[in-house]
Amino acid sequence: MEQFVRKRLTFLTSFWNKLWPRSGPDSCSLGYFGSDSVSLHSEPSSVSFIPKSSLFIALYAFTARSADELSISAGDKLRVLREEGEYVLARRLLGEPAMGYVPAAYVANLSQGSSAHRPWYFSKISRSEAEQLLLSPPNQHGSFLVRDSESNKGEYSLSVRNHAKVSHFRICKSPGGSLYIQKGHPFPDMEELLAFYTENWKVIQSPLLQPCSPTTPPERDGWERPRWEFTLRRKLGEGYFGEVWEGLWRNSVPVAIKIIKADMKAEDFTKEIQNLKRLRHEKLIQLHAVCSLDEPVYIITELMRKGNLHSYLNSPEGKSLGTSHLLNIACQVADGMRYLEEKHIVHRDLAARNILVGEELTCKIADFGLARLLKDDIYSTSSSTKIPVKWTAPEAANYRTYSLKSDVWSYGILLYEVFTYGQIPYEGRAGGPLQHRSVCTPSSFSFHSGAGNTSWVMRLFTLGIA
Ligand SMILES: Nc1ncnc2c1ncn2[C@@H]1O[C@H](COP(=O)(O)OP(=O)(O)OP(=O)(O)O)[C@@H](O)[C@H]1O
Repeated sequence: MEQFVRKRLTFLTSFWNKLWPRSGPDSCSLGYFGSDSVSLHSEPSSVSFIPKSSLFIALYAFTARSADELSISAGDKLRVLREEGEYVLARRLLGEPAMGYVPAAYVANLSQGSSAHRPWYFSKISRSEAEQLLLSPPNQHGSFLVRDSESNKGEYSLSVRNHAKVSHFRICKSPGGSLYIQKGHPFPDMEELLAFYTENWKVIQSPLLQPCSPTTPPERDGWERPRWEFTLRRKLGEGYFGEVWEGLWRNSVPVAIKIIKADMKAEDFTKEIQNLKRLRHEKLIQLHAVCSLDEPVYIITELMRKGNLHSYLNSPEGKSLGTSHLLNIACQVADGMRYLEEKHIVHRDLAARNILVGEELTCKIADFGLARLLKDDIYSTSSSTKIPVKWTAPEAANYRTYSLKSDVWSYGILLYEVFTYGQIPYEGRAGGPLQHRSVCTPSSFSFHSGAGNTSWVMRLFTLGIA
């Protein structure tokens, strides 16, 4: 009756609310199962009608581990605002109003079939995944789950942990829709079947004690931001990993957004993200955020309006710089490199193309994809690693041994680029700037060792100018 009149005579909502107050914990049930939208009084009036598809129920309790997560109890009704990889951004509908991220596996959409919001139902996992899950903490003897059968579409499997092993039982469906494990013993639905075997567990010799708990995804990273917060405005350039765009964060803050190509392997670009996360210096490009929970991955950094130093030096504005300006650029790079030395990091790809220029000739070091933490004084790499040969010190090019000294060598080549207004070093010789991405042959150069004996010219250089 209540459902019928509420649905048909919506203009009398306030009257129905007086008649059937909606403050109790079950006040949402009309919307979940009755109509396509539901009025929820804990929501602000402007969003009071919520599509049924965004209504979720918490299957398990979850305790927030950071400020942007939301603690929930099993049975909480939630409105999901967005899905972000392994998490959803949800608002609690009843009780204390609160919003935050919860693991997607901890909630179920109420517009899906009735099994979807049962804590024991794990629709899409395979037999081996079920075993792995049931055998991992916090699951224990007697934990069980129901999953879709891999071999028989439309049927199910019951997986139960029995001490250190997992037993699987096929749940068949009769043409009439009833479910059974043993022929001749059908049940009208899954709840009844499970209730029977919980009570009579000796029949399957595996007690059904508690529904399986899903694993908690790793803690959300403070750098992670939702993708909708960023808008792309203008393409700035393109590198090995993908395009770089000028964009806006929340329609106000200008940023640079690197959009990682879909075919890039995660291990190829995560090094750059990890390096950026732990480095903070005014002469190093600053990471603002990442969107890495789904594709394409965005790496968001501060925007340097004048682009890379190599192109800038070749531009009319760059060509008009006097020696003192060039010296100033060199000092800024040395300053950033000094910070990397303090952090025991070797950049390995220092070159004018990897320095970015902003307003008032501000220069910052970028491109930390090849940067590595030095555990000893030397970082050795396999011979298959590709290198920017014209910028690479002989011992690094020939023997793949990198050190702060090999960065000093690259800095020397960078000085050549700066003071020649962006000329290519060793003009006419093979080994262009992108050779580290393609095959190169260090032996085609006749280097004379020098960097191995070089002290930190960057610091001396800076001091000399000061
Ligand atoms: N933060 C930024 N602000 C302004 N322009 C940028 C920024 N980052 C990159 N760019 C521009 O986009 C271009 C491509 O940058 P990206 O880092 O992808 O490639 P790259 O420097 O060629 O390095 P690689 O191919 O080694 O990754 C740069 O040369 C520069 O002109």
